[in-house]
Amino acid sequence: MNLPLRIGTRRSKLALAQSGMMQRAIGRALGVAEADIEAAVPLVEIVTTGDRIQDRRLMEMGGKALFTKEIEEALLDRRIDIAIHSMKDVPAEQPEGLCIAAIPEREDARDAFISRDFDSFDQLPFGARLGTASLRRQAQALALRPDLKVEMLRGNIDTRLRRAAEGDFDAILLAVSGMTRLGVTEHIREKLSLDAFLPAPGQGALAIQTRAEDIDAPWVAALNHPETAVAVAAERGAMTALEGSCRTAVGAYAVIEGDTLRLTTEMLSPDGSARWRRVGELFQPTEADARALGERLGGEVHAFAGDQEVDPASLDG
Ligand SMILES: NCc1[nH]cc(CCC(=O)O)c1CC(=O)O
Repeated sequence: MNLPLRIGTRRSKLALAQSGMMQRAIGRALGVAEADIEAAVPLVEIVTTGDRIQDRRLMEMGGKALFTKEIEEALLDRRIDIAIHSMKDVPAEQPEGLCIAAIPEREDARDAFISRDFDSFDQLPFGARLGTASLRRQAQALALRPDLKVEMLRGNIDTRLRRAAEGDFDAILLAVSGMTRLGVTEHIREKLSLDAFLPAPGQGALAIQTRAEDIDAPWVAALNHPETAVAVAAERGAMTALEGSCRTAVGAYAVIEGDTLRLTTEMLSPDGSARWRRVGELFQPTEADARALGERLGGEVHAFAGDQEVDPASLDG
């Protein structure tokens, strides 16, 4: 692949932080001197429909694709060469001609508890107000504490942190990884257990997207973290079988210890009163093995749980 290698990025602080990290990593992998990285691996800012639309209903109709469409068009039109996404925002299927070429080492996959007044989730008083836009976090919180009042909290990470600091909510939940990348971990009161708050598939990992023909580009292997890629393959296999969307409460987390991968996947009813979970292990799995395990366990969970999708109109309040 010839230089410059252009990285397309959304303008949000999180997208710019993630793209900036990968810009430096790719530059180093290519042996470019620090001072030349900006020119050799430039960032190209792209405004997506999702960034422009403020109307919630339009947003829910479009789903995840609203944030990726313009970036994927730019890749296909050769205006950019690389796009960096949060893995958990990447839909199950790649558009024709594009691929996830590399998955870098995962950050902390856990959810964070953030609160002005309380030290931990367990210390929340009866009936406390919990802000989140995630149906998974809502259901997992209510499974432990059915008394909590879950309220819709949208916006970027800074907006959410500001509203928590102002006391609009007694607590909010965010991914540790996003806060780490933005350098705002001082707001974390507690890192929630992976068991009680089983993360979203791919949480904490990044996806490096390219045109399919660039899948073997020389910098790709340097950035790919095989353990993370195998774990994420298992989680996304489960997600596919569970038909996970932002309207279902779905979690999947895989960890590799020694030679063994252990995948946990679950679906919850939106009110947290029912929870279906499967755990499975594989010895020395390939990505294909891991994906197959995810599809099998996710399929079992789906068969037991049925469809737990909520009507988008009921998500607020
Ligand atoms: N849906 C929003 C989103 N997409 C990716 C992250 C950051 C976490 C990650 O990289 O997995 C976040 C924010 C959050 O969940 O707190």
